[in-house]
Amino acid sequence: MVYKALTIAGSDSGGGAGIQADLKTFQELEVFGMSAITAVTAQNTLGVQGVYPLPLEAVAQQIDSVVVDLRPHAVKTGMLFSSSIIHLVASKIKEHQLQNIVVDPVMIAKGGAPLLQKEAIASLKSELLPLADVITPNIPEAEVLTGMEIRTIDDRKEAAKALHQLGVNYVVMKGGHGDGEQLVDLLYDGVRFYEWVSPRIETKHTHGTGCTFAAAITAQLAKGKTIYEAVDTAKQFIQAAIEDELGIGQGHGPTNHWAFRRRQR
Ligand SMILES: Nc1ncnc2c1ncn2[C@@H]1O[C@H](COP(=O)(O)OP(=O)(O)O)[C@@H](O)[C@H]1O
Ligand SMILES: Cc1ncc(COP(=O)(O)O)c(N)n1
Repeated sequence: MVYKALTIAGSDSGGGAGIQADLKTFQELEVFGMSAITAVTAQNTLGVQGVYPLPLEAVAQQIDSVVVDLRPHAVKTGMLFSSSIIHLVASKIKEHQLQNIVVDPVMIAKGGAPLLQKEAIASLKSELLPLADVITPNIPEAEVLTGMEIRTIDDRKEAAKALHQLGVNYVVMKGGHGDGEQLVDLLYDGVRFYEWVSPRIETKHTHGTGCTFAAAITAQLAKGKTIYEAVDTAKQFIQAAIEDELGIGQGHGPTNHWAFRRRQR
C-alpha cells in the first residue's frame, strides 16, 4: 500500500518551513507527498523578504489535479494567507470530501512577518476549523483564535476546549512558546487530555518546527495511525530534528528532517 498526503501551504524558498518542510517530512515517514501552493515566499534563515500569493484559480486547479487522480489519505493546510484562499480550500475539502484534515493555523513567521492577513482569522474560524480533524496551534495562535490569554497549563486546556467547540475533533496545542525548561504539548480529544513533556533544547535553529511537527502528524494519519500514535511519532520526529541541528544559514536555521530516520537504524 502506498500512502499519500497532500499539503496546501506556502512555499519557503529556504527549504526549512512550508511546503518544503512538509514534503521532506512526508518522504522521511514513507508517505508520498503532493502539494498545492497557496503563495510563494522569498525566505531564508534571516527572515521573509517577499510574499506572492497565487491566483485563486491556480490554487483550485492544483487541488483538483491532485485529488481527481491521486486521492490523498490525509491533507495538511499551512500558510493560507487570505480569507479568499481559506474559503476556496474549505469548499474544495467539502467538494472532494477530503479526509484526515490537519490544519496548522500559520499566522506569523518566527521573524514576525505576517503569513495570514488579519481579516482572514474570522474565515479560518468559521469556514475551515469546522472541517478540521486536527488543529495544531502554538500558544500565540491559540490566543488569537480563542481571544483568551494563555499563561498556565490550565489556560491551555481551557483554550483547547474552546477550539474543540469550534468543531475540531482533536486539538494539539504545541508548547514551544511556553516558558520554563520543560515543554508541554497537549492533545485534547473532546474528553481527555494527553501530555507530552520534554526538555527544552537550547538552540536558535527552530525555523519550521511547527510545519514539520504538523506534517509528521499528517503522514501518520495518512497511514491509518490513531491521533495519539500520530502525535507521539511527530513528537519524536521533531525532537530528533531539533536536537541533531544542521547549523546552516546565518539566522534561525531549519531543523534536520533526516535525523529521525537515522535514529531508527
Ligand atoms: N526549543 C525546543 N526544544 C524542544 N522542542 C521544541 C522546541 N521548540 C519547539 N519545540 C517543539 O516543536 C513543536 C513546534 O512547537 P512550537 O514552537 O510551539 O510551534 P511553532 O513552530 O508553530 O511556533 C512542538 O512539538 C514543540 O514542543
Ligand atoms: C511558507 C511558510 N509557511 C510557514 C512558516 C512558519 O514557519 P514556522 O514553523 O517556523 O513557524 C513559514 N515561515 N513559511
